[in-house]
Amino acid sequence: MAATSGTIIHNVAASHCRYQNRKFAVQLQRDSCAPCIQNLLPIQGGKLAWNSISSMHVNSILKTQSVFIRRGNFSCNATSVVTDSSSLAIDFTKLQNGSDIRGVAIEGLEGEPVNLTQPVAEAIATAFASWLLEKKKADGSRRLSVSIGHDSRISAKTLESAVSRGITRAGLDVVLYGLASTPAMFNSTLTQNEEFLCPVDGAIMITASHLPYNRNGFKFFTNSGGLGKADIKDILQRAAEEHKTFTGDGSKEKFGSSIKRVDYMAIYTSDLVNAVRKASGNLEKPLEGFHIVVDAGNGAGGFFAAKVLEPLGAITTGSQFLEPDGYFPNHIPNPEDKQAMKAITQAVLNNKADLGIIFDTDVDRSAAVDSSGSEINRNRLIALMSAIVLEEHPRTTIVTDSVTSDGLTTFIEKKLGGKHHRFKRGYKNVIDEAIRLNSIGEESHLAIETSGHGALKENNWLDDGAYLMVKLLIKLASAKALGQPGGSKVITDLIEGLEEPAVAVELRLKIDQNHPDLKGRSFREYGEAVLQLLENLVEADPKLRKAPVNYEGVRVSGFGGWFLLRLSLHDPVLPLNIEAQSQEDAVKLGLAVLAAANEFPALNTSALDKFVQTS
Ligand SMILES: O=P(O)(O)OC[C@H]1O[C@H](O)[C@H](O)[C@@H](O)[C@@H]1O
Repeated sequence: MAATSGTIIHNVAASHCRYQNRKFAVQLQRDSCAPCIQNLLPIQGGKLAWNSISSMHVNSILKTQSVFIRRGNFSCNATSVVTDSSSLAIDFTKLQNGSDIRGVAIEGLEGEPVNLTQPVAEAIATAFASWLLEKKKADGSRRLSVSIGHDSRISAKTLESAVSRGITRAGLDVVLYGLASTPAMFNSTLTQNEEFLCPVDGAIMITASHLPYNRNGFKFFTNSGGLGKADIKDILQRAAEEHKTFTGDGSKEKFGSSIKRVDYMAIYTSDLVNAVRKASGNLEKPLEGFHIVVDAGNGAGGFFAAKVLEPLGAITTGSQFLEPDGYFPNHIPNPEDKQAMKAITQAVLNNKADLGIIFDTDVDRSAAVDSSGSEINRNRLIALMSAIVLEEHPRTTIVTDSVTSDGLTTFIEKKLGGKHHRFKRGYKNVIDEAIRLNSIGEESHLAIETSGHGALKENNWLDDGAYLMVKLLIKLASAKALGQPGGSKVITDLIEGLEEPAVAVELRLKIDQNHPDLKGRSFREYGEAVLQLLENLVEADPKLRKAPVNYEGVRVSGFGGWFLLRLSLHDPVLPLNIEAQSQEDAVKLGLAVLAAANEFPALNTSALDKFVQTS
């Protein structure tokens, strides 16, 4: 039995060892998998320390938790809280990144002071616990539990300890999963399996997706899905209050919450394996004969080769960067990154593989490469997933983000007979919109972003890059079962006819927040002013046509192409997407945007200037 921070850790018994692939060489096992033979160790002691908790929020928790705690046989150990006095000035609101929390966790980079310290992380975890108790209307009849997983970042373990302390500090139980994927964490709130202590009431993924090695952050889930912006704001406000109470004298008392460790990824991966087996007529090895290479970019996705593909019979030699390495030494784990796509494409070609699969750091995004080395990401991935989903659900609505191409709309609507609902950027936005459409009677089975985030109704709207790839695997397996020629042809054929532009660029125009031209306005207000002027200019230009239906920014057709200028979800940036059939036409569209942008001195137009000049 290991004990950290004064709180007992149990390794949960695992009669579920059958799920365990002992050949699995990735760090997953080291980090998250307790050896299969441990018994559920007896909880030590029976004494409870019962001291006051300082935060008003936590006080309210205690009213509900205390009933349970008094009844229970839990030990209670004082946990020393490491207080970093420099973090007392931290602006918690700055840690919000849409519906996630992100900050700097590793010091050393100039101009990037650490704001995700251990005390900050602990306060955020306690705040999440108090939020969860309210949401779940906890009445003290049972102790709530929270699962904690992390990606491969070098700050993962330190933050895991801090987050565990924060949760137990509020009187909730912790279940540690170690190295895990973001979708697995959400899934743990839905899984019914007592042996694995599931379902948990809440889940926390420690990740900063594809951001540099010095960053980290949190994503939170309940069985209703990922928390939204308003919830994160609420949690950060609570955390700021909570953080003020940290004294650094190590005198905080704890309740008898337990910390246990389970190999939840075994459940999650076996669900993926079973999904492919079931869809291919319950064959044990439906992918026998296929050679599929995986590139995990040294993130958390290495499990996919040994725990999903190999049990299904696929050969995975030539897979690369499966070992977790939080410095990401090979390429950024991001299917939108050109270098990353080049790396997996090369691996497919070098190994003469049938398919390549690439994940981002925390496996909620993915992309593929076919046997000819063609990338299946962005609009092509959406087209492919739409083709698969529309075969199963004819005429259904496909919800996408705002930067999808006109060619994609034509493909979904004319070739596949579906409806394309181009909504806003942001994976949570598209998923929530698909759920909303269903609630008002418009059937939708797929919500997907060009970034590689995607969720299916059949998979509880879980934003899951691995599940998207499972749908491709099912396609391969079914083609094989029908005796169709091998390779990835069945997949490539599905997107035949998708019109693709000769030129597709994204330029990000930064707003200098310290520029006097802002005149006290926020960057959002400034950005809105740019968009307003652009809209006015477009309306006066007969060669340009504003998109009749548009949910975000200014989207315009003209010169045989289109552009979209919008505000970034999080940054003081106006991303500009341009697609056209020639460079010349793309430049004409760029110039139309520049006419408005040039009126705003705080807007850095250098990328756009360069684009229109060098073309
Ligand atoms: O608005 P942008 O700066 O382009 O960022 C947009 C992206 O923000 C976050 O990373 C979300 O997780 C993504 O779902 C979204 O695509």
